[in-house]
Amino acid sequence: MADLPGIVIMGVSGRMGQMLTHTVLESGKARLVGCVERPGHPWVGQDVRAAMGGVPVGVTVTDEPIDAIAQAQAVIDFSTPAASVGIARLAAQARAVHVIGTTGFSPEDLEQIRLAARHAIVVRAGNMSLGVNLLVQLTRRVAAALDADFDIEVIEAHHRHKVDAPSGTALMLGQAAAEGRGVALDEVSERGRDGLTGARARGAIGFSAIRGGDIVGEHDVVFAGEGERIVLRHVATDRAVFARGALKAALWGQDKKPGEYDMLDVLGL
Ligand SMILES: NC(=O)C1=CN([C@@H]2O[C@H](COP(=O)(O)OP(=O)(O)OC[C@H]3O[C@@H](n4cnc5c(N)ncnc54)[C@H](OP(=O)(O)O)[C@@H]3O)[C@@H](O)[C@H]2O)C=CC1
Ligand SMILES: O=C(O)C1=N[C@H](C(=O)O)C[C@H](O)C1
Repeated sequence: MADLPGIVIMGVSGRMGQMLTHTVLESGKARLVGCVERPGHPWVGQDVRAAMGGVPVGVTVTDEPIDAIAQAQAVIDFSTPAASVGIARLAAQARAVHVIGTTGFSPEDLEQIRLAARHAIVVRAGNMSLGVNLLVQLTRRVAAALDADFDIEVIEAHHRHKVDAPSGTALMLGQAAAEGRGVALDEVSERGRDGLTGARARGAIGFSAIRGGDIVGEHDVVFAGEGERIVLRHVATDRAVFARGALKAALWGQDKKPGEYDMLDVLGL
């Protein structure tokens, strides 16, 4: 047990943090060595599993990530953009693999993560599930096979608590479509249509978001032509798919060289 990689979970009380805690504890492939929450969070100082209403496991939630990460081989981080950027620096100093599932980063945040990845192994993906990463590859292929007579729209649906849009997954799918078509996404992206928008621009890649209830995550990539339409769809019904992918990434990263990787690297897709 002592030679299994030690994992720290950031944002442990969150929807993904709790799912990751169960996944790591039950995996038999890694040790849970630390759990981090924001300063002032009511879980700080409590045993993580007791805070979730279960049997204590001897891991106390802390608001001091430096101490936790110093004992770890990997940090799994589904928190907020500001927290993840800060942790990227600490993980790099500790030479711990940083698995980043957080979404909603600004270009400046992404540059900070890129700098940290010069010294550390970072695996970052807006979606860690096998299914979505396969869908990314399918989207790239379909976009490459069709010309701009087919309008590309990415539609995503998530629970009412989600704070960023388009989702990280939608952006991955839009990026794959743009690459398949040989264009730059930021030059063709159409978001937030409202009012008298004018007709759709030929070659645009559109994004739409729905928020409601407890939807875990649903993504459609629509290729709409004259008289026919192709729809590629992924539906997540259980956050365990993201947690399993994140743990896989943390283990995969153990023997890699510093750099920024994604789930396509981890899954070999
Ligand atoms: N890549 C993927 O496969 C997936 C990515 N995600 C992404 O993961 C992120 C988290 O999602 P979700 O779990 O639903 O969100 P939650 O809001 O439920 O969880 C985020 C957690 O991070 C905590 N947090 C905030 N600041 C800090 C800090 N400085 N240090 C430690 N913890 C902190 C929050 O605490 P508090 O609430 O008290 O502020 C909260 O507990 C989102 O960006 C989401 O889009 C989600 C699912 C899959
Ligand atoms: O916030 C979520 O819940 C999810 N976020 C990720 C995203 O932004 O795509 C992945 C998944 O869809 C769930």
